[in-house]
Amino acid sequence: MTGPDPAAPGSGALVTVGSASTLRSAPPRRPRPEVDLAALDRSGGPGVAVDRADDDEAGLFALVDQVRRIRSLTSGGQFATELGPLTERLREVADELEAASATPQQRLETMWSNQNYMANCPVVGRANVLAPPMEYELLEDGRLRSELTLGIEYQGPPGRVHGGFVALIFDAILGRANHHAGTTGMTMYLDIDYRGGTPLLEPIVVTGGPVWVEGRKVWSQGAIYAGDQLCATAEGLFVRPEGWVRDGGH
Ligand SMILES: CC(C)(COP(=O)(O)OP(=O)(O)OC[C@H]1O[C@@H](n2cnc3c(N)ncnc32)[C@H](O)[C@@H]1OP(=O)(O)O)[C@@H](O)C(=O)NCCC(=O)NCCSC(=O)Cc1ccccc1
Repeated sequence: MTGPDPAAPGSGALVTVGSASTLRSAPPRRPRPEVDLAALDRSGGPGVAVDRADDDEAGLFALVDQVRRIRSLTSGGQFATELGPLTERLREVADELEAASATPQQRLETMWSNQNYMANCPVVGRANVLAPPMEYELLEDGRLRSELTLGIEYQGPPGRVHGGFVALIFDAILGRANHHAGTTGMTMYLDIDYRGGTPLLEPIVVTGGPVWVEGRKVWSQGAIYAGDQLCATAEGLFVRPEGWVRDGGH
């Protein structure tokens, strides 16, 4: 028999996969976290700057600043110049850095042993090119707050921040707020409601902190605003592994 396979991708036919075929109807909507928005006021201070690494003896932050400039220009990049010669110069720099670099294993060991995790964190780390970087302000009520503007490289839907990056921001800020409250733990769940778009290229405010502690479990909540607009809320459960020693590093 010839002709198109009705189950082929793009054919428009509904393909039921694995255990999904045992469902008799669509799964019900999960109960949503009850987020206390009154406690997640977007206005700032008084607060203190925390988690910012300033010691740049090796010049790494200065180097990363330049890579970050390039990073922010390349998503959807359009340039009124020949890219070939520039690429060649960058290749030379990359080759030189690669030849002089420690191994990934050596770098990992240093990151955790010298309690320098925050310099490498993917949202606030000044040594991490993925990081915008965000900066945290610790408020009197124990919440962390950050005001930042995200560039095109963080885009998901047109003009909006990628939902996965929204989740990363929440995970990071809630985890650090827990740390400052003395309840460090690992993320067990992170439940996010995307209530509207989180805009690119305009200031947003992220805030959050612990709301309930029970032994080694802590529940934390957060919100993201753009002006008066509520963009997203989150609730996370964080658990401190047995035997984890709390220190200043993470
Ligand atoms: C080691 C541990 C965290 C805890 O193991 P254990 O000691 O065996 O503990 P256990 O599993 O028994 O649970 C304890 C309690 O919690 C409860 N519970 C659990 N779930 C739920 C729920 N959904 N809903 C409600 N409750 C829940 C559970 O019933 C129990 O309650 P109970 O005591 O009976 O009242 C393990 O679960 C793990 O590795 N998970 C993966 C974590 C991970 O990789 N996360 C991602 C990376 S972290 C990151 O990125 C952030 C970061 C960045 C940088 C730096 C630091 C952080």
